[in-house]
Amino acid sequence: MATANEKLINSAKQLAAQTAVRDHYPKSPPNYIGVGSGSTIVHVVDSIAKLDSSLTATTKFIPTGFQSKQLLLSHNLQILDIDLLPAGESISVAFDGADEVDSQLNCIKGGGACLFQEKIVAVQAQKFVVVADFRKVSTTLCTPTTWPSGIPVEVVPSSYPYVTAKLTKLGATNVVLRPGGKAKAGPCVTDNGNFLLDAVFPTLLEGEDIVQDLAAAIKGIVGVVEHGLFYGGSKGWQGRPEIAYFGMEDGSVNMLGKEGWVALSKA
Ligand SMILES: O=C[C@H](O)[C@H](O)[C@H](O)COP(=O)(O)O
Repeated sequence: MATANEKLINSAKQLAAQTAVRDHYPKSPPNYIGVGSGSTIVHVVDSIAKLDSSLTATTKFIPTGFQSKQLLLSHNLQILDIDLLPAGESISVAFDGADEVDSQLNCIKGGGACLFQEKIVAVQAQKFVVVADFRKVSTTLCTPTTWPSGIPVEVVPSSYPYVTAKLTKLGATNVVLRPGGKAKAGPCVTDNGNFLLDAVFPTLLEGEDIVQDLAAAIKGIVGVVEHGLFYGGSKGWQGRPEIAYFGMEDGSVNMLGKEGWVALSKA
């Protein structure tokens, strides 16, 4: 049975998802909508499925992994794999969860091992909207009290010892090959057949360049397929959301946009 705290977190996710879908799902039928992964996205898909069918019947929903594909299918929504998005077309809006979001809207993602497909969808979306609960709010990324697990880094399996050493050289204080869990002996294998390293770095101090420079350095290691830093700034944009919705403990929803925080009234 869910504890009171689990119920609170779940209703915060649900409220944020309902509000984000209400505010950002297009008012005329979109061609393509991106759907991320994780537990919060379940509420996003529930909210989309409750929209008038005239807004969803002709839409192709682009999942970011096995979980979101099954979720969409269970709601009888049409799916399209990202590699079938026609050249020149873009996704109207992509919705996704996050593990940690800083005050500049940079995110850590990949706690559920789906970061590569999430990023390839996010960067092809005209608008990327993050939906999360109050635990994900942070001033700076890699804050141990917010997200102690570090930055997920997806690697080609044969490269993991090399990438581990390189991440340590970059300043990681701990790098763990993510285990598969109770039902899988050995490491976690991503939807792309790769391994994941969780690299704990000291808290990334405020400043636009810090996240961008670390992201570029991690991506530059041979064997790295992608990492869970979704960021943007003067050196380029790699999936930083335009806006993030957070369900709060008091039943309200707070919204972090480019202009800062906006508190919405309680439901
Ligand atoms: O790989 C997983 C994703 O990046 C998720 O969106 C992220 O971990 C947040 O998941 P949840 O909504 O379950 O907190």
